[in-house]
Amino acid sequence: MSEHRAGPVLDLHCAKRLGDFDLELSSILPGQGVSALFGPSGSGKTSLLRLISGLDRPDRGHVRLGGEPLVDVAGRRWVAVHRRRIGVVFQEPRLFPHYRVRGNLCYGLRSDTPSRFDDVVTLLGLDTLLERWPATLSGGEARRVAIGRALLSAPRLLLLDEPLSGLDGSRKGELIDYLQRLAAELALPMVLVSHDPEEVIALADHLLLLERGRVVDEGALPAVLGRLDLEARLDGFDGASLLEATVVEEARGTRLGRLAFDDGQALAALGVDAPVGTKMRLRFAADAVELSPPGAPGTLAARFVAQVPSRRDPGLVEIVVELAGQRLRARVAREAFERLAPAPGAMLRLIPGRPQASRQR
Ligand SMILES: Nc1ncnc2c1ncn2[C@@H]1O[C@H](COP(=O)(O)OP(=O)(O)OP(=O)(O)O)[C@@H](O)[C@H]1O
Repeated sequence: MSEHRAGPVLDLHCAKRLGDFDLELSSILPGQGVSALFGPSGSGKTSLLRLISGLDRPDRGHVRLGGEPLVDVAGRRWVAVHRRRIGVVFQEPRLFPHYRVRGNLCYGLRSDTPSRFDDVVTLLGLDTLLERWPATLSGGEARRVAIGRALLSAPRLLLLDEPLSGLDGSRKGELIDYLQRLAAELALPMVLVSHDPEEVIALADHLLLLERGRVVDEGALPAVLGRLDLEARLDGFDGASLLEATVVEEARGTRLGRLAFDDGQALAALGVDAPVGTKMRLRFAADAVELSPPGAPGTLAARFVAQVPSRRDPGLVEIVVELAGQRLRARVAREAFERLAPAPGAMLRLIPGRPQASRQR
């Protein structure tokens, strides 16, 4: 998503008590891209989504969208759900069974905004589904219709509550592709509730990490993933790192192309489906990156930052290195690491494995 098409910023400064559970936070979510609310079951993700959408009121504080209060307890401001212009896609699609897909989509159409019906239908691949009844749709198709209906209400913000839950591998991959296209092509900030690391890595730009109703960390996804002290909380992410690089050699048939970092170092990556000059996001699995002896060819030079023992295996250490100003994590053999015994700031050589590339937004 281009920066000049930023939407409204979401300012959350609120508290709510639900039975024995306390939710309290003060965070700003960017006005563009996908912000993920991530945390274990019962951490407060859905409760926060309900405060944003207006399905619930906070006990204290405010929620502002683009500077405008949606609720402000002290200032006695309250904007009703239907006036917030926030699209919500729930876990279950909640389509109207007695309307065809076309009717379900038109239900959300606002009369005072130019119709974007055709654009939304194309973007979500709904052309061939328009005359179908909801009961005949697959889980992934029904989700796409629900997303389309939400988009056609011309929202200023789109909330997605676990949009991929319950879908199997290929359906999940397909919906991830559609959601990536939406995020890239619409100037619409999205908030994604998830406890699935795969979903977060594929879709999010920004991460709000929740635990027991509090924010543990927040920031750009690559920066949060690079924090070794959050290892236990980010366990499911498996130490993955996201780095940005530019295509310097297109893939020819194989989807295996070459990308370069800002410092000129280059490497081969899978999934390169973009022309030379395109910025892509590279996903490195922590287990795929290895330490190499000094001077080995075909390796990357990176500056050692920090290490912690691995919780998985006493024979491994988790390290963070800096590469072209970005942070990369690796899970390497303790023995190899101790042989090098790098001090912070020392240069290391890495065998990077073969990272997976995806389009940068
Ligand atoms: N209306 C309510 N009354 C009492 N407790 C509630 C209410 N709503 C939510 N809670 C409690 O608040 C906590 C947070 O719930 P919430 O649904 O926000 O978590 P979550 O992170 O979305 O979890 P999950 O991933 O399982 O959906 C839970 O302990 C839940 O039982």
